[in-house]
Amino acid sequence: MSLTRLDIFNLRLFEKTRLEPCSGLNLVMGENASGKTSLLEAVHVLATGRSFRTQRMESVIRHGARDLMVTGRLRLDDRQVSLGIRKGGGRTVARINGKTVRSQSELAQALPLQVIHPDSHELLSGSPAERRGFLDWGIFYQSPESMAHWQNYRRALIQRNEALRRGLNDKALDVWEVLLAQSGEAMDRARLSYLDTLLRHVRELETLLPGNEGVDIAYRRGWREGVDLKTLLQTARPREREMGYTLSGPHRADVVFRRGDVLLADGASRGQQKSAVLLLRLAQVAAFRSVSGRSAVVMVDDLPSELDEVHRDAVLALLQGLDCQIFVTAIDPRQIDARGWLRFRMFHVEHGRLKEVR
Ligand SMILES: Nc1ncnc2c1ncn2[C@@H]1O[C@H](COP(=O)(O)OP(=O)(O)OP(=O)(O)O)[C@@H](O)[C@H]1O
Repeated sequence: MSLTRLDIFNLRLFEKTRLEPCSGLNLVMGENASGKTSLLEAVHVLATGRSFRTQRMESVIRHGARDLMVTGRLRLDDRQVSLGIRKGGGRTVARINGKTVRSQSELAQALPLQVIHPDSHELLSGSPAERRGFLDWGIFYQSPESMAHWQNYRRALIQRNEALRRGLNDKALDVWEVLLAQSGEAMDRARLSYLDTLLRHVRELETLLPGNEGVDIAYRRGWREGVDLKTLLQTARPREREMGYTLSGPHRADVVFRRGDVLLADGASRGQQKSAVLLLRLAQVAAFRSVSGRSAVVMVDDLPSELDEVHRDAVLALLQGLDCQIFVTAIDPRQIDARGWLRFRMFHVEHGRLKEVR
C-alpha cells in the first residue's frame, strides 16, 4: 500500500501543494523552517485527523485561511482509494472515495501510519498516556474489535467516577463495575497478546540497530496482579469515594522499556533513546505486516539528528527491509545514503514550495 498522490491546501505555509511520492523512499530536504515537517504533518492529518506536533489544530491551518484540506490517493494492490479530510472552525469532514465517513478511524484503517519525530523520545520518558497510545496503536490494527471494549470501558469509567463523586449507593456502582471489569479485562488481554507479538518482532529486528540488543518491555496492567478487577473495584470503594475517581484499571496501565539494568527513560543518551524508539516503532510496523499482511506508511522526521553515521545507515537498512513506503526529512541530503534503493524520490522544499529534484 502506498500514497501515490497528496494534495495539501492551507496547511501551515502550504497554500496549494501536490506531492507525488514513490512507493519506496521519499526524501524531503530543505533548510530550517522550510516546511519539511509540515509535509509529514499533512500526511498525519489525513491519516488521523490530528497533528503530531500540537493539539491545537487551529495553529496548523494556514494563517488567514478558515480551514485546511488534505487529500490523498492510495494504491492498494490493484485498487485505488481516494481519501480526504477538511478541518476548520472545530469541524471535521472525512471522506473515502468521495463519500463522507462517520468516523475518522475509517481513514486510519485505510492509511496505517507510523511516525517518528524529534519528540518521539517521549515514548520512553513522557507520560504513561504516551505509552498506552503506543500499545493501543497496535491493538487498533491487530484486533480492531478490541477498540469496542475500550470505548465501553471509557464510558463506564466516566459513569463510575460521576457516581463516586455524587456519593451514589453501592447498587449504582455495581452496574458500572461489572461493565468496567468485563471490558477492562478484555482490554488487558488484548494488550498482553499484542505485546507478545510485538516482542517477537523486537527480537527479530534488534540486532539490525546496534546497541539495542536485549531491549525489553515490561507491562504494568494498571491494577494489582492476582486480583480480579471487579473485586478490586468493590474493595476500593471507600477510598475512591473520597478521591472521586477510579484509581485502578487499564486506564492506569503503563509499560517500562529497559535494556539490561538500564531504564531507557533516564539511563540512555538521546541518540540511544532515538535508536530504541526507532526499533520499537518499526517493530510495530513489522508486527502489523505479519498480522494483517498489509504495509504501513512510515515517516521519520529529521532522521539524521542525534544519530551517528553507523546508526543512520542501520536505520535506512532497517527501513529498506520493511519494504514500505517511507518519508524521511533531512536538512542535509548527504546524510541519507539512498544508494541501493530502487524506488527513490527526492524533494526540495523552500518556503512552502515543493520541487521534485530526483
Ligand atoms: N499556521 C501557519 N501558517 C503559515 N505558516 C506557518 C504556520 N505555522 C507555521 N508556519 C511556518 O511554517 C514554517 C515551519 O515549517 P516546518 O516546521 O514544517 O519547517 P521544517 O522545514 O520542518 O523546519 P526545521 O528543519 O527547522 O524543523 C515556519 O516558517 C513557520 O513560520
